[in-house]
Amino acid sequence: MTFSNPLVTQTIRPMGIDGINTQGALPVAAEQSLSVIEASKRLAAYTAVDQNVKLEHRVIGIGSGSTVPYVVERIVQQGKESNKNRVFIPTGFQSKELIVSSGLNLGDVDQYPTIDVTLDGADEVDHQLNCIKGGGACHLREKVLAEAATTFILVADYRKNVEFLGTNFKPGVPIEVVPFAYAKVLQNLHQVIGSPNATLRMAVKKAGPVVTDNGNFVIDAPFDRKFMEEPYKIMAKIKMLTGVVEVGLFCHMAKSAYFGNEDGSVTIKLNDGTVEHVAA
Ligand SMILES: O=C[C@H](O)[C@H](O)[C@H](O)COP(=O)(O)O
Repeated sequence: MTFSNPLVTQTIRPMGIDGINTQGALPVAAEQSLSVIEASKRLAAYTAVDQNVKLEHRVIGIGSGSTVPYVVERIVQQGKESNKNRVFIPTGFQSKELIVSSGLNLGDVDQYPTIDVTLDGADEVDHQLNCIKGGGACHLREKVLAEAATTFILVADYRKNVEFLGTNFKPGVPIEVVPFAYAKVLQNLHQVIGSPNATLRMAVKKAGPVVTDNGNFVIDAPFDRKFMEEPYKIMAKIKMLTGVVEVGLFCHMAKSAYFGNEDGSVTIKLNDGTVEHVAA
């Protein structure tokens, strides 16, 4: 299949992997209306799908966030024939709606505990492919689907591509906690673990805290660089606190991370330390 870079071509010709042009080319006006960041997200997502979602893949995990809709868009472009025998597993309410509204087959991880490939966004990814996730409070289910997958792939725009976590993403590490334990966990984070500015995440259009798809709260815990140089260690410490359900640090899980760049190129970081560039 030929990959058409959607940032530098005037039109996208979405060819399905079954060889069917399912949607025709997007109009130039639609291209131009995308911001650079949105275009970068889409470029990362399209490239990741083209390189990792193969005809033989039958069970596919779909992550959460604002980059993932482009993943689903590209999968749909692979054609009805490619998708008719596939099942798609969501990481939460948003991705469930996305799968259903795109006309794809919905499944659940309790039916399909082994997933061929999961694609997901990230809040930030470091040089070893460790990442922060949970900016949308979905990281518990996201981690389950990442662990269940034979191949776990990250997609993001250029702002997420950093040497060390916490460089651009400042709210901190998202930590899902059972409501009963939140005050105790906050105190542990402030006084013992090393995050004096950890806070309970508050909702925007609701009074009170954010409540996750699992009925829990989220704490955002910023950490100094020294902790983020070895994120696995701090993740393990946080996870040991009673009341913590999951930590939004995904360490040594991704096979590769795709970053769409401002100039229309794509940077692909692999878990063996190599970095590839797809030119604009
Ligand atoms: O909880 C949310 C997820 O971890 C998202 O994948 C993450 O926040 C990245 O989202 P976005 O693609 O919108 O930057």
